[in-house]
Amino acid sequence: MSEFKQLYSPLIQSAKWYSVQSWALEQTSHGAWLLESESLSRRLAQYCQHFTVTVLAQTMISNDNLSVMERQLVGNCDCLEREVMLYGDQQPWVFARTLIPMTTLSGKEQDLVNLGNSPLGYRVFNDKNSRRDALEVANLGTPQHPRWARRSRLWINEKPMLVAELFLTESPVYAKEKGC
Ligand SMILES: C=C(O[C@@H]1C=C(C(=O)O)C=C[C@H]1O)C(=O)O
Repeated sequence: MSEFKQLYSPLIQSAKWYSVQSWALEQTSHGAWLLESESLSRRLAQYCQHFTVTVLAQTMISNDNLSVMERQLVGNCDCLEREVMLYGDQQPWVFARTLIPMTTLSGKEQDLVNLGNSPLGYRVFNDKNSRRDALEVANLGTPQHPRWARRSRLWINEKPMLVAELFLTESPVYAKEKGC
């Protein structure tokens, strides 16, 4: 199993998610990242020469293995679980875990199974009929040394998927805080 998956998958799955209003995110540099409603991939790509995605794992999981909240957000359905690392100039920036219900993988969206190392965000946000909602934020670090994560639901042609993203310390999300 990939070391990143082993490390970050349990971490993001045990995160305690809070509504964006619970955090003072407005006018902070990390807030601009966490509140991004369009494609995160596109935003990250603007901060490096080479933006790449590597699939760490992709498997079908039974709806029994979803948490109660996950089931509420995407429905009571077996899901494709896609776990990736997003890299900026070869630095691991964001670990992402996406749950795509079987029912979403229908019609035009059947191609989502075969995305491989193409960013999911490019595919979703290239479609006019896409949007994001149910945004929540977690701090997996400490108040002094935060390690931000967010979870949101993406809709494509009115079909949902759930994306959880963990922002690693090398990502530009922390650039201001580090005094760069
Ligand atoms: C959801 C987006 O795509 C990013 C790309 C992902 C992938 O390729 O699996 C997963 C999560 C995202 O951070 C986005 O760009 O907003």
